[in-house]
Amino acid sequence: MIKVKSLDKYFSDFKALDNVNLNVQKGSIYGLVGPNGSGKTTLIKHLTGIYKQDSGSVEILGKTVYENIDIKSKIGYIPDDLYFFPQYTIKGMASYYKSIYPKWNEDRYKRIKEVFKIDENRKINKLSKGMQKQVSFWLTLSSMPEIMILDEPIDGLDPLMRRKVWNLVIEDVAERETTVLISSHNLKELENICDHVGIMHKGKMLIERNLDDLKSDVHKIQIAYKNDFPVNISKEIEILHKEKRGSVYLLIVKGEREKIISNFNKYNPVILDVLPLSLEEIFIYELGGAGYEINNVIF
Ligand SMILES: Nc1ncnc2c1ncn2[C@@H]1O[C@H](COP(=O)(O)OP(=O)(O)OP(=O)(O)O)[C@@H](O)[C@H]1O
Repeated sequence: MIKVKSLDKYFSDFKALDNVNLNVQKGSIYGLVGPNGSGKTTLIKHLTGIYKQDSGSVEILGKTVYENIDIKSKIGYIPDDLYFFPQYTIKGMASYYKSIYPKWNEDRYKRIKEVFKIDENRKINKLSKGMQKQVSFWLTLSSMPEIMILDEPIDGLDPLMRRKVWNLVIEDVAERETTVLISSHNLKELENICDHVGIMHKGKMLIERNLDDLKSDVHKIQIAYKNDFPVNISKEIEILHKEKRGSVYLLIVKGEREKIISNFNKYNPVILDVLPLSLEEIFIYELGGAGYEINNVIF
């Protein structure tokens, strides 16, 4: 559905995107994550046809996005910095959307109005930041996009609104197999709704994987031995992080769960717990492996 190959983008002589590949399947909810300045918004601006790449390709539904009005009309884009015409009311903006999105759905517009409960005669620029985000979801979902690209979509929304918005997105994916790409720093919420994640770092795509596979590949282990920690074990398994808390070691280990357990068991531990890692923890440790400064990050 969305396919980016070997994408490079320069701003003067600064390389903002470096050989980026991205693949999003139809009906998938894809979380694009990465530290500040890693290139997420720049990549998104290529997916929405705002930027033209210096090299590589950016395709949606098998077609180049840049200067392709037909493809752009299938994309619902909520940018980080929202823009509405000055002086427009919600109703006026809805009429404009209706004129440019051929699949505009009036019933849906009325139904979502009941979710957000904002007077459609109000001027959008006079609404609060969070309310403007709600309006943006309202209009985007009513235009029945095949692809939704959301850059920091829940920024500024209160916790209840965030739930409502996620429910609307999940419902849309379930009903219409919409393809969704979301960039967000809220990894806890992304973890609940995404099936795939791409982690960016310094303009590169560090990892792109199914979230369940990613989670089954990194583990948090609490372990204690009667005697010293068996140092040789690091030759057998990949330890990303190790720290001592009292007599117990906390380790972050990469690899197959069963293989890791059997390796640790060879040295007869008195405690061995294998715990799941959150997306936030995976993010931090994977970036740590890529040279990102993760010292002083305590869990
Ligand atoms: N128009 C531009 N001109 C020059 N440099 C730019 C421009 N847009 C982005 N950059 C640079 O490209 C890099 C990536 O920026 P981008 O906004 O894509 O990051 P991001 O991952 O979205 O960050 P954040 O999480 O902080 O929003 C940054 O170093 C930024 O300064």
